[in-house]
Amino acid sequence: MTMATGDFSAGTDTAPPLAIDARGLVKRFDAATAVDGVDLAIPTGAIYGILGPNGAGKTTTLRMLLGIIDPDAGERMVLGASNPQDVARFIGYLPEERGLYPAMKAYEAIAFMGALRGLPLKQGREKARELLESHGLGHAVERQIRQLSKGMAQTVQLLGTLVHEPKLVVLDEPFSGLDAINQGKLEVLIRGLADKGTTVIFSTHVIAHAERLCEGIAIIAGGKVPFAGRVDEARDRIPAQVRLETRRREGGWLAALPDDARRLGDFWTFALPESGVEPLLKALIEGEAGILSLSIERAGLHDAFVAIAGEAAAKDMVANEPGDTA
Ligand SMILES: Nc1ncnc2c1ncn2[C@@H]1O[C@H](COP(=O)(O)OP(=O)(O)OP(=O)(O)O)[C@@H](O)[C@H]1O
Repeated sequence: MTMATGDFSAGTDTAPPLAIDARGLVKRFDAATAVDGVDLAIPTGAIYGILGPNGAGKTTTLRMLLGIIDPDAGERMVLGASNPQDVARFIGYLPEERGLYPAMKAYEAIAFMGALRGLPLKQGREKARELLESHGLGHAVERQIRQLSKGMAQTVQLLGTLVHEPKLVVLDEPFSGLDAINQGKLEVLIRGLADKGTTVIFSTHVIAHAERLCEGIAIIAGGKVPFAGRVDEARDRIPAQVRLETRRREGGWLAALPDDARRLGDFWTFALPESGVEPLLKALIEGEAGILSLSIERAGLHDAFVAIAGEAAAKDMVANEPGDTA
């Protein structure tokens, strides 16, 4: 299998084919380059996050993957097809701009969206009722969209994205506009899709959603992708921090602490040495430092994002804001 940036199935010959294999995608609008050479390799069945600040190029990238717009340069294979339009009926897409016909009943709206992706209307209506029931909106089946709350309408649109049982679901900022409870429900729904083998790609500027949900992420800033790969790998770009508390404050063991060690109250903190913590532990024990506690804390994805994409890109990102309505 050929490898592209961010292919985190490297080393396994039995890995399923990639759901998305995009190379060198470029999109220009007038003089501005919105997407500037993006490679993405997204395994089948993954939950994959596209993380970036406003204007980074997330939507433009997704729209190229969906075949809504064509790249000026580069290639994309989507579910094995070089033209995404050929596999449109296997794809579900929730655009960033939400909107349904206000006069339609909820179940009709879902069936209509399914029909646009090739699902016969009769089947779509039946499935729509089931979906609404199973997502706690049984009471809203016959209600017009204009009679629903914003959160309910958004759920209806999401169900319309799923009604034809797509193999690939692309969600553009799906958490925006949802309250904390509905954000939690959406996380459960996304996990459920992945459990059934559906590939889910979503864009977000809220890092916590990606950190909780995704196996793989692409960090995008200024139209470029400085990182694509496993969330773990991104976090490992920053050394873990050691936090050490000792009974004795002085002693020869202090010499064993790394140069960057700083005392914060009762604790020492420093980056985990490349040699690991064992040689240090040995020195602390031999020097009778009296270890009271020692913990190793891996960097969070937000810190990794800052290290990879820079402070400027990170300033528009949200570390964790369950009630985010941006
Ligand atoms: N149709 C268009 N015509 C001109 N410029 C565009 C068009 N679509 C996007 N752009 C520009 O391309 C850049 C990337 O936009 P894009 O919508 O892809 O970013 P994004 O990461 O999705 O941001 P946001 O979260 O704010 O939607 C921006 O500078 C935007 O103004």
